[in-house]
Amino acid sequence: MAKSPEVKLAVFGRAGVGKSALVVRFLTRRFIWEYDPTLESTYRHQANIDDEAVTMEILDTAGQDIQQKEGHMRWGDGFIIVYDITDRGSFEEVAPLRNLLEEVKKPKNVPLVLVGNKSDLDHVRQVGTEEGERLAAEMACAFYECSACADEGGAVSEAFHELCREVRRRKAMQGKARRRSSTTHVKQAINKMLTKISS
Ligand SMILES: Nc1nc2c(ncn2[C@@H]2O[C@H](COP(=O)(O)OP(=O)(O)OP(=O)(O)O)[C@@H](O)[C@H]2O)c(=O)[nH]1
Repeated sequence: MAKSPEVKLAVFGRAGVGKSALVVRFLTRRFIWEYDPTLESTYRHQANIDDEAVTMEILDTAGQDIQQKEGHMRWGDGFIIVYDITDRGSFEEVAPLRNLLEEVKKPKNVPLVLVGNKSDLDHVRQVGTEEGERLAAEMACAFYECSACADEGGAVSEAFHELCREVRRRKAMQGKARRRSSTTHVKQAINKMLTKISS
């Protein structure tokens, strides 16, 4: 049986935004209140997205220095940047993270999803939904507001699945571009030969 394609996804965001809670919600459909904040983990997960099997490797990052961050960015195919809707500072950390990502992955256009977590805490919200939408539009990526704790509409899964779709789309596009460029090389070589013969 053919092996399902593998996509490496890394979850970034300020400490305490709920990265681990989101990953665990996605993998187990459960919410667990507390994790070891220093814990950094990778999980493997198989899913069927739009009738195509995919194996995800998900890295839940935690408290890293810049070198570790860059290493994780080089490792990943796709990224979720999370902020906490009750913590404006975490929202302000999104753009610098995205800039670092662009820098590390240059010249590639990076598959990315923006997630505003803890939407169950609307009464203490510091970041408006439209602010998240605007930022996502600027970054040209999908945006989800959700709650790892009360994921009623399934937005958490949808965020992970959409990221996988985006990784697939980019890989397909890169494959096409590679094929196009090798066809161009062959054409150029033939033209060169023909020019030599005729001269
Ligand atoms: N109310 C609410 N609390 C949440 C939600 N998601 C996470 N939390 C809480 O927020 C705190 C931090 O969650 P974590 O999942 O450990 O956050 P993290 O981003 O992985 O944190 P670090 O590992 O320190 O980087 C915990 O107390 C969680 O229970 C949510 O959707 N709603």
